[in-house]
Amino acid sequence: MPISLVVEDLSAKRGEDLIFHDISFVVSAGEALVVTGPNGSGKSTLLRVLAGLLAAEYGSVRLDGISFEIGHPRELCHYLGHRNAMKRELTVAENLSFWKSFMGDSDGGSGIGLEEATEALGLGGISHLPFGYLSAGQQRRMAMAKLLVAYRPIWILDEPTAALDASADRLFAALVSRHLGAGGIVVAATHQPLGVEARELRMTGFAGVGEMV
Ligand SMILES: Nc1ncnc2c1ncn2[C@@H]1O[C@H](COP(=O)(O)OP(=O)(O)OP(=O)(O)O)[C@@H](O)[C@H]1O
Repeated sequence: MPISLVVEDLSAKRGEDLIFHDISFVVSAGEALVVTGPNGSGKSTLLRVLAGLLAAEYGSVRLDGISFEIGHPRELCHYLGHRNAMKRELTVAENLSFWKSFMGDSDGGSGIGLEEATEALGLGGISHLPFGYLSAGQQRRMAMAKLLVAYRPIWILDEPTAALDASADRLFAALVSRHLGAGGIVVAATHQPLGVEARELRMTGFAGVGEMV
């Protein structure tokens, strides 16, 4: 049975404030969900709850259709936040190598090699450079290579295409499309189109209920 990410009656707080409440949706294998809404409406908060980085106030996040034991759905998730989670003074290869061995592969797939991953992002040949030497767009591309070096069926992406140029946008859309084609799941907060067919969850903010459109 293909996997599904099932969210039921989810509410979350930041500090003392309830940011959203009663959000429910299902994203199944091969599907993408785009989370939209104005600044401060709770997109990042929702993604952090899905990725297990922030506790929900109420409600639940679970995975259906997996045939092995997991503690929390985060074990099957890649999370790409606003920051790239790379050490500036280490080379690109050292950063990616760290993530590859630290994360390992979850059941059901395997990550690709470092060089292959950087080639896939159109940046072959510069993995010997310190990450901090790269331009903002190159850094974002390299952070995306992390999605490829360790296998996770679920990609949780916060503003993935910020700083990307048009050609990187297309590369990224192709990666997402391939991931979905292989039965993966993508949930992305973005102000720009993802470049693939996706359902939309529009966050309204001020403790509003997210609305599927
Ligand atoms: N650590 C925190 N403590 C208190 N409030 C916070 C914290 N982090 C975020 N918030 C508040 O939670 C609300 C939702 O923030 P969030 O980052 O989820 O919004 P967003 O929709 O992702 O915004 P953007 O489009 O600007 O990235 C905002 O009002 C923000 O000020």
